[in-house]
Amino acid sequence: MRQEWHQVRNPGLEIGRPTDDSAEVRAFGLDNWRELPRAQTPPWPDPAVVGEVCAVLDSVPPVVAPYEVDRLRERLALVCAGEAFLLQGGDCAETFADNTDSHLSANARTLLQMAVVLTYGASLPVVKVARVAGQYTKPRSSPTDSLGLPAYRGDMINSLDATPEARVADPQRMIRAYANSAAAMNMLRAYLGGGLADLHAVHDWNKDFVRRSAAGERYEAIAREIDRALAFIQACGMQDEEALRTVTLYCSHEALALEYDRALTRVAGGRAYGLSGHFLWVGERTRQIDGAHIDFISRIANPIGVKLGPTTTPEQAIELCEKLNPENVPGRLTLVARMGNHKVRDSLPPIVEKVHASGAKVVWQCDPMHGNTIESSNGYKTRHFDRIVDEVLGYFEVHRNLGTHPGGMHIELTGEDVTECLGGAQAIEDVHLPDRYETACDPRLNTQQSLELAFLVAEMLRG
Ligand SMILES: O=C[C@H](O)[C@H](O)COP(=O)(O)O
Ligand SMILES: C=C(OP(=O)(O)O)C(=O)O
Repeated sequence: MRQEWHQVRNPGLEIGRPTDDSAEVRAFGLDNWRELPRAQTPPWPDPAVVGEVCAVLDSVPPVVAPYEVDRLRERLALVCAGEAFLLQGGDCAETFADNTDSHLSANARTLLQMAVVLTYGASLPVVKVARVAGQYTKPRSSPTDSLGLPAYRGDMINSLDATPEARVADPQRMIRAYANSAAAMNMLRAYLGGGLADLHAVHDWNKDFVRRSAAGERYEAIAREIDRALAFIQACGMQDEEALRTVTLYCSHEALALEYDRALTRVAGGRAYGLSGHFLWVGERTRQIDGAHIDFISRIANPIGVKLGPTTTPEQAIELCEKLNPENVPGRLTLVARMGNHKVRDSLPPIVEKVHASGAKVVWQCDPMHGNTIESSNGYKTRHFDRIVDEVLGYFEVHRNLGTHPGGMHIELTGEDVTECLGGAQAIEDVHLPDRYETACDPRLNTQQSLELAFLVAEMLRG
């Protein structure tokens, strides 16, 4: 069935309907993925239990609303046109245990701080998308871990505890993932609407452990200038705009456990929406053009992303554009380059060139994390800040040379003072990694490193 891209007149009236009409499901092709080759399939022991769990999720209120999804696509259309920047970030893997007020608000504050640095530094609107409220699945390089146990695949699928029992995939975890995601969005909407994101509170976003750092001090300088601008606005008698007091933070996750994302799909206004999150992406390991994941995201109306690693050919990128955005709707498709700093300057240009020449409207985004993972001398999975920065620099160089918009950045980060990535102004070294290495999967930038990166990107955007 052809998706309608019309403007909704009264968005609140577009309530998502469960997909219980089999003719409609067939027309949208929502279950076609089930017959296709699928990488990284969760090793569910009993498909019947998966079916029972999905039957529950089929009729629950979803995590996000269709009109919000449409608004994000419209905001991303501005990024596509070079008029805004996309900032996406959050945990590598959310966990049920860390789905707390303090962790969610710490991550949100860090994203807001980065967004302020970027907005102020580059005078560009920033579209803010968190890896939150659903980032509970992980693709793995190997089906087993270093102990020989089944690999941890994210809290939606199995447990991080290192026992054979805990690593058995349990479909009931999808219900917990849904409950945690809905609670996270509920809390974030409430806090962001209630003052957390108020620009008059920019100083409060700076946590004590960051305030004393070089990046924290630089941030405080911007915050003081924002204070002066706000005082000026008030002195001029201008209205106290809502835009100064609230922020829309969209949520995103990898569409990996397709059973979950399919069960939370609803129909509204002639389109099918994946309402497990605003923005869903397909990862480097599951982006096969004829595979299940690409088929599923081609059927939903959300803004979607695809990760592109260094082996991606320009022809593959074109095929993805044709399949995922046949009507060339701006804001619909984001191509996320994650090449590694040594490869970005060689591998990315032919892709950008060919896609640009084809006329395909895409948002270009840089993920400088996933191509730069190494093992430290003491056995930790880590990333060096210098390589992350270098990949971002390379990404900007490529776009500057080709005259295309370096539209966004996709980061694994946390608002906690962790020691997971090497380098940065704190000069984290191998020996410091055990101090606070808390990620459930890949290493995240801590707040200081995230801010440092934001300053650098702001300079590049300005330049
Ligand atoms: O976050 C991305 C992947 O899930 C992760 O890098 C895979 O890690 P692995 O190589 O340890 O399996
Ligand atoms: C798995 C991820 O990335 P990639 O597919 O690029 O490896 C991720 O972003 O969590």
